[in-house]
Amino acid sequence: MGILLVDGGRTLQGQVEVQGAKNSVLPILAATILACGQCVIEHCPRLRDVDASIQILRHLGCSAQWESGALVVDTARMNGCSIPDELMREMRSSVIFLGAVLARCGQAELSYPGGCELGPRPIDLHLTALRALGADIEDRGGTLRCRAEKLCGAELVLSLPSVGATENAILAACGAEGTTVICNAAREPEIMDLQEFLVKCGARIHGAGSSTVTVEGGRKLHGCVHRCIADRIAAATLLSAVAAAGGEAVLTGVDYRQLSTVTAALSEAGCRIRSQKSTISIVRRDRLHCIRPVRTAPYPGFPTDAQAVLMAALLRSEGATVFVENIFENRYRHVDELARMGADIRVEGRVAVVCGVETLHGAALRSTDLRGGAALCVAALAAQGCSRIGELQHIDRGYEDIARDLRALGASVLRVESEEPHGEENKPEAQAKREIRLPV
Ligand SMILES: CC(=O)N[C@H]1[C@@H](OP(=O)(O)OP(=O)(O)OC[C@H]2O[C@@H](n3ccc(=O)[nH]c3=O)[C@H](O)[C@@H]2O)O[C@H](CO)[C@@H](O)[C@@H]1O
Ligand SMILES: C=C(OP(=O)(O)O)C(=O)O
Repeated sequence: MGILLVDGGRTLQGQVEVQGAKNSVLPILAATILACGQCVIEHCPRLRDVDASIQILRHLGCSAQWESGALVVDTARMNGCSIPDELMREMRSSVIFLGAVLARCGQAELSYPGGCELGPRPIDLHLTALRALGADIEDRGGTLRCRAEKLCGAELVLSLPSVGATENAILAACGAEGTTVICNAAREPEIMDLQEFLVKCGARIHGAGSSTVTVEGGRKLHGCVHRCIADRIAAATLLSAVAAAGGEAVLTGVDYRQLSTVTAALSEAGCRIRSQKSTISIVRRDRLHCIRPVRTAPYPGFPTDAQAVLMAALLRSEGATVFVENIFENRYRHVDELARMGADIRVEGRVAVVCGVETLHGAALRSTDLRGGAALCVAALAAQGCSRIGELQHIDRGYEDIARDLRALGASVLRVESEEPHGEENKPEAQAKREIRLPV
């Protein structure tokens, strides 16, 4: 596994087209199972989690390959309904295959999903929804055995608007006889994208984007060509990078309305943001200042996935900003790493207080999770000197090529594959060897 070398302290300038959305394409790849045919997924980001989805699809007997930049999936010859533990553990979204496999095969066998460690991430709401549609689910020592001779539409009331449970319920409901109404559904744009994909495949669904989603199930679906929406969290990361380092940038191919809470926070901190339908431009000249408390919430609230990168952008701001993480219990694991660069952040439970400092310095850092890793990149751009960021497997789950995108903005970021034996990569001579290759 490689490391990222970031030479901080220079302002940014440039333009980037935002990658396709991880959280959109992953449920869509699970949904291809319902299409029983060929689906062409355009603007599909090349990520570790997408690779994991491809492996799952292939394990189930489907084909999936890259053709001219698109991912072409054919699920006509699917011949399996169980997913091994090692594939399930690769990512959180492996659990979304449950609803799709159950709807297509009437049975499914899999274990609990992996994904970022952000505190407990139960799947009780997923299972409750599937049971309400008629699935019989048994947990045998961590293996879920699911059967449903027939799924029947029902009214499902989610006790909280879980993104994954909403997606699983939609997929299972497509295979159920009759109408399913999902109340208190998550309203994330990625659920609208899933609906759009399924409707192109012939499904009857409406309401995604609101808290009531209605699925008229039992229809035979077919393949389609679909272009995934842009990744609003990757966009938030790039905006935060410019906010941290200063300079100006234009992001293209992104729907600014999906980023309104993030851009509002950056504007409040002193960035100048201009948005058109599919572009967002940002200018940051002067030192940022503290902002009102940032409270994460389900969409359309401030996204928990953008909490770490916004925090990184504010490390050198004037004054103190309070963050309240309301979605996950343990989503401040990046804080200790940021402290290595000189950041002043105090955490108590779900609250973190960022007291802006005058300067940050480069340091040897480890990604703790996907967005925590991205936050280290953002902070490193605002730090004096070189930072080394390791444990990139986390960042690779959700960013196509963060070094490429930051370089497009003029940042000095280089990915090198580790040549030194494990444990020796941080020694001064290994560091010097790598620093020589830093672009200037
Ligand atoms: C692949 C994907 O799309 N991941 C996103 C999805 O994750 P994910 O779908 O896992 O997130 P959920 O919306 O389900 O989780 C929100 C909250 O509900 C709780 N919960 C969830 C399900 C359940 O059965 N029981 C339960 O208690 C979770 O522990 C968490 O506290 O939404 C999160 C919240 O916006 C994002 O951070 C993730 O990037
Ligand atoms: C937490 C995230 O992803 P996942 O739900 O796939 O772990 C994320 O995208 O920030």
